Order: sequence, then C-alpha cells, then structure tokens
Amino acid sequence: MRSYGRRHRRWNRRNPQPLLFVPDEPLTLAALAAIGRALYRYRSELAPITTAVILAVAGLILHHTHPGAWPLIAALTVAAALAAALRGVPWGLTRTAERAYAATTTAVAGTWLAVAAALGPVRSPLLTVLVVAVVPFGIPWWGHRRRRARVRVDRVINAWPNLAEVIGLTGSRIMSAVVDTWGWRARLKLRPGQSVTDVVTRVPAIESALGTRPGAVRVEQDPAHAGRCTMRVLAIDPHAGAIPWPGPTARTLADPIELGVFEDATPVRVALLRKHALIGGTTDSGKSGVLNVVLGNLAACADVVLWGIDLKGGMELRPWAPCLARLATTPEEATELLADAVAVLDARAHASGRDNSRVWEPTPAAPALVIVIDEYAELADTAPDAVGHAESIARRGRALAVDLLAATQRPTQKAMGGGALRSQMSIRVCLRVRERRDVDLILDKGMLTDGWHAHTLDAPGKFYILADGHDQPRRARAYLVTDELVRQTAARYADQRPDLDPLSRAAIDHQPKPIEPPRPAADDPEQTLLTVLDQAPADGLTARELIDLTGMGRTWIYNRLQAHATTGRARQVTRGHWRT
Ligand SMILES: Nc1ncnc2c1ncn2[C@@H]1O[C@H](COP(=O)(O)OP(=O)(O)OP(=O)(O)O)[C@@H](O)[C@H]1O
Repeated sequence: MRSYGRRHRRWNRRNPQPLLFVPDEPLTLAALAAIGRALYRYRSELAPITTAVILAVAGLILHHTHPGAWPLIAALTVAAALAAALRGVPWGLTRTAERAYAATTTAVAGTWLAVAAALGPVRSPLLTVLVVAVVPFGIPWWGHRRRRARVRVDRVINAWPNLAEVIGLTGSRIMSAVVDTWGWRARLKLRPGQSVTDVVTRVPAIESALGTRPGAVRVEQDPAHAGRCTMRVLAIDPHAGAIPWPGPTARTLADPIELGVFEDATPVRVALLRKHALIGGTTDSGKSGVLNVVLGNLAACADVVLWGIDLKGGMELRPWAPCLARLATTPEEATELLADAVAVLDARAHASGRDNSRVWEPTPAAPALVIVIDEYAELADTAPDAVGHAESIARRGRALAVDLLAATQRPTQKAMGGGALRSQMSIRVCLRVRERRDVDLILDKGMLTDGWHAHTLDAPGKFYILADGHDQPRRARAYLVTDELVRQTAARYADQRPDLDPLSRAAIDHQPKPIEPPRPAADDPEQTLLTVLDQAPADGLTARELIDLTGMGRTWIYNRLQAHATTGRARQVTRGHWRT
C-alpha cells in the first residue's frame, strides 16, 4: 500500500494535473459579483470617486428635468455647509478639522451641482473640474486615521463569525464597536455556555486572528451579564511612555490617592484609610516607584505620621527621611519600630475600649500611623520577631488607624507568615512578575485564570490593582516620581508633618529601649553632647532630649548640632532625631 502511494506521488509529480474550474454560473455573472463585492468592500476608500459620479449623474438629470432649480440647490448647499461647520451634522463630527473638511466639501459639491443643473455637467470645464477635485478632496479622506480605523473595525465585525470559529469562540457575536483614541473596543455577546474566561484564555489567538501586536487585546467582563464582555484592541499602547507625577492629590488619609492612569486615561484612585496595602512585582518592576507616589501623597497629608523600614540600608526610603518620623534600616531597628507600633496599637485599643469608640478617626492632633516597608521578604528573613509584630498590626491596625504598606518581590507563604498577613491586605498592586503563578501569590488564587496577566506587563510601573472598586483586570501605569521630585516634595512637606498624639507617644516611651542614653556627669557640655549622641538609640535623640541631657538651651543645642552636622560628626537620622 505504501509503495503504491510513493509510485502514485512520483507519477503525479511527472504528470501534473491541470487545475480545472467548473463554474456553476456564467463567467460574466461571477465576474460582476466579484466586482460588486470588491466595490462594496472598498466603498469607504472609493467614496470620493463615488460622490463625483453621483454628482455628475445628478447634474445631468437635474439639468434635463429642473434646470431652474439651481437657486434652491445653492440655498440648500449654504444651509448644509453651515450645519456641517457649526454642528458637525449629519455626521456627528466633533473635531474642528473634520467639520471644516465636511463644510468645504459640501460647499464645493453643492456649488458644482447648482452650476451643473443650470448649464449642464458636460459644459466645459465642469467635468474636468469635477475629476480634478476628486484628488485634493480625496487625499484628506484617504489619509484620515479615524476613518481608516473605522473601516478596519467594520471589516473585523463582518469577518467575526469566521474568525470566532478559528479562535474557538464559535457563536459569539460583536454587538457594537466604537473607535477611540487608542484603537477600538467592541461589545461581545457570547454563545450560551461560553464565559469570559473562555475569551481571556484565547486572547493570544484573538491577537493572531486580528493581526495585532502581541499584548494589544484586553477583555473586560460586563458586570451586568456573565455572557457578555468588552474586547479592547489597542493599536497604540497608551502606556508606552512614562507618565509624570502631577503632584499629591490627597490632603488627608481619607482622600483617594491617585497612583497612575488606566489605559482609558481614567485615574487609578485608591484610599488608604483603614486599609493595608501590598505591592508586589519582580526586581525593577517599579515597586519603589509606586511607593514614591504613595509617599508623595501621604507626605502632604496632615493627619498621617510616617514610619519607614528599608533593609536595603535605607537606599529607597532615605530620600523621604525629612518626612519620616522614623526610619529603620537594620533588622534590629525594624523589630524595635514594629514593636513600638504594636505598643501604639495597644494603647489606642485600650483608649478606644475605655471611651467606647469603635474606630480611631485620624486628625492632625491624633494622626494615623502608616508604616511603609520596602522589601518585606527581607524583613521576614532577617527579623523573624518583626513578623509577629507586623501580623499583629495587620490584624488589629485598621480600626485604630495603624496601616501597613509593604512592597515585596515575591510574597511567598514563608515571607507572608503563611498568608496571614497577605489576607489582611485589601489593596493589592501587582507589577510585572517573572512567573505566572506569582500573580495568584500577590493578588489571590485564580486571578491569573481570570485574566490578571501581570506576567505580560512589559514596562516598569505598569500594574494591575485589586481593591475596593477595582475588581476588573485593567492595566494601569503608575506615575513616575523622579528623584528630584522626591527631594522637592520631601523638603516641601517636612515642616508640616504632625507628631504622634500624646497617648501613642507615651506608649512608645514606656517600651523598653535596647540602649538607654546615659546621663553624663561631665561638666563640659560639648563633651556631654557628643557622648549622648554617640550612645543615642538607633532612631536618635530629639532636641528636647538633648536639652534635658546636657542642661543647655535650645539655641546652643541647634548651633552645635549644625556645626557637628557640617563636619559629619552628627547626623539627623530622621526629622528632628539626632545621633552620631
Ligand atoms: N511608573 C514608572 N514609569 C516609568 N519608569 C518607571 C516607573 N517606575 C519605575 N520606573 C523605572 O524603572 C526602574 C526600576 O524601578 P524601581 O526601582 O521602582 O523598581 P523596583 O521594583 O523597586 O526594583 P527593586 O526590586 O530592584 O527594588 C527605575 O529606573 C525607574 O526609573
């Protein structure tokens, strides 16, 4: 059997069969049908020529039947041109350039028709004028970007039944489509039994069938109907370039913070009050960038005290030091900082219980405490005691206005304390991840299958957000806060930062400190100052404490601190806290 097949193929190669067409309709009819189909398919491109032909025929008919109608045609032309220029009717045009084009074309075509009706279209040079006018009026038409986009969309809609079959979405229908600034979007009606997950899993196939670049198609569930969704096709990536930070949008913690913009140019707004937030993403995905936007906003809030933990030696958070009441850069300092936060929490819980108030309302006099942790996994690895404190804050902090904002490369079960901490974080920002399963780690189980494809994000700062009011997988890009802007913002708000309320301060003061500044006996205040600065705790000593310890006045203390800061003998650890 096999040898017959080989012989047969060889014979076929030597004696190729002529290809035979057996038309089941006359050739002229088939040719006319093909021409008709081509004319219909390219009707938009042919519109200037079609218009010229219609004008010529109309001119001929009018000249023979109503040669005296030219004043009426002229009057109608003026009215139509004015309507097009002033209102964009009847095409619903909104742009000035489009209205100007429509008005000019209407005026020229109407004038030509009026003259042709009066004199006859074959009267020289009327026909020449008509043929020549097709080119200058056709060029803007052929080149118009939105028209071409609309035509492309029309063709996709017509071809959708076939495409859907190829893609594996047989029976789905495009109900409507709109061309927008970045591309187009269509409302899809799925066949009963199909779901949005089916569409999401076929996104690469849709991109291939539509001939778009990879990553150009987005699918959003219709919140009102499980069998419908919106498919967005982005011809241009709206997030291709960095988006500069416009400055803080929040003035109190209750105000929503604007993190960046979605692909439809709507801002990403999220309020941090009584919420913990997790920011996850691989290295260089823009975690510190998102933290900078949040810190830039919180620095402008008069009802927030900011503490920071940065175990990369303060590399990321130190630029914000003027606005941070505390900054921990070692595991020991971090553990102490979180222990103090738990003490604040306990004191506030006690006071709330005593006063019968359920929640702590942040005010400038009794501010919220927000603890920003850069690289949480590092903290979990190097300071296991700190993790217990962090979990306690995550569990109890929301009502008492002690919030956590943690960034991490990979919130593994180990790093997140078996998930206890992560489950308390109701704001999740997922930047680019290296492995697909990290999406579920950062956001939640099943989010990858639901279309939160963070592994396809292709530039730093691009993210998905899961929070109240953000439950659809929509791509966004964070604003870019440059180093210079960080410096300017930190300097601008440094003087306006509130202090913790007396209750919280007292709770911290009663915490056992690892290093107690000794009370020096020496008579030389300069020597005393240097000794206490040398032996100051990691978070430094305040001017008030230095006054008490040296017995000197405020002006003397500030002058000496300034002098020692210039020579590098003393430094400000955070705003108003000094040590050597
Ligand atoms: N929103 C953004 N728009 C444009 N560029 C950004 C944005 N965010 C960050 N970048 C750029 O991406 C690079 C890495 O950003 P960033 O340091 O924030 O990443 P990261 O995730 O914190 O990295 P690492 O894990 O190493 O700390 C920086 O050069 C930064 O300028």
